[in-house]
Amino acid sequence: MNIRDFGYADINTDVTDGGIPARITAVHKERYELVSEHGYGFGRVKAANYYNGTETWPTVGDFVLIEYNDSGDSRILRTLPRRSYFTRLDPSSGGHGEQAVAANFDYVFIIQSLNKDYNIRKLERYLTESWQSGAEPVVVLTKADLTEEVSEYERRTAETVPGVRIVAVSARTGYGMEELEGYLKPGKTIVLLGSSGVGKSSLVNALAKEEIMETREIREEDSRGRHTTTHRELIMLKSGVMVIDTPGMRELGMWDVSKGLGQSFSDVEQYFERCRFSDCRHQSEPGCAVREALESGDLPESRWASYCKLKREARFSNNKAGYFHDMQKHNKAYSRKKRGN
Ligand SMILES: Nc1nc2c(ncn2[C@@H]2O[C@H](COP(=O)(O)OP(=O)(O)OP(=O)(O)O)[C@@H](O)[C@H]2O)c(=O)[nH]1
Ligand SMILES: [Zn+2]
Repeated sequence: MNIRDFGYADINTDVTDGGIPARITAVHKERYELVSEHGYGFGRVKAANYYNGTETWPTVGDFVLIEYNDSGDSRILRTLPRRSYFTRLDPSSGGHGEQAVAANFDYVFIIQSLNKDYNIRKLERYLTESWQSGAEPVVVLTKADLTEEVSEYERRTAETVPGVRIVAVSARTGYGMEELEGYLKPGKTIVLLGSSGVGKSSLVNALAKEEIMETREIREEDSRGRHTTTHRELIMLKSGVMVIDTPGMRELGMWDVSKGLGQSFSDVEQYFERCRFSDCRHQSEPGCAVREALESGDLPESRWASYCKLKREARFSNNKAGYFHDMQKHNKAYSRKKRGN
């Protein structure tokens, strides 16, 4: 087993602690599934040795350094720097902390189905989160066999996601699937982002050309404990490409989307610099370019409303002060404990 096949590229790190690189393929309560040059196995974090004040807990897709254990769980020494990641608000932190749910992916497949679930507002939200993640978004319109109006959907989608590749497919008939081949490169990782029922599992099976997801469900059903079951959330396909499909991805919260917003709403933000006042709030100020564009119809009302809504949410979830305060407290408590040892 070569960890490079799993997308590992040497990451500059001064501390190797004598560990070897591994990739996290699933996260359970206190145990991680991982893959290293020794094959698939399990690992654990020993908090007292692991946490140095800035360290992040491993998530699916992370590269970590492990002290390999031949006869039991390996010890995870540290998480290596991420080149992309998704986070959600950590429910256990009272809304202050963020929690990574997937890391080190190259492409985000934003999945929308071409039936009544098609939703422009969700698309805008997913795109914003995708730009923020650091990876390249691709919009995948699924269930193309359910509509006669594929090109109409494609046109509407293109208006909402300027500059992003849009591919309409049907996992059922195979329509459009070859358009995705370009992303199925060995060593690359794709993450799927989309609501329940849009066809994520079916898409993975179609990409894999085998019933991967189904197999997984059966295995889970006939095993006793869910947390001891092997169910990989990062799956290696025969083609050498990896897919991350985690439950965590299905309930992402917004977190610092300020940068992603600018990229997915460049058509909106372009007006800001044309306002007469640099601190224009775009409400009733004279010479407001946004209001003018709304009146002339150049900027659709619905687009402006989406922007304002996401902006409000971003500001709300941007309450980082509380988060850093908690982190500091945690660090202090930890270094006290360490000194005491
Ligand atoms: N007509 C049609 N139906 C599809 C297609 N892909 C998936 N479906 C159906 O859509 C339903 C949901 O598909 P899944 O692949 O389980 O969707 P999912 O996104 O993985 O759903 P969750 O596991 O709940 O997140 C199933 O009934 C599939 O048979 C398609 O290309 N065409
Ligand atoms: Zn203005």
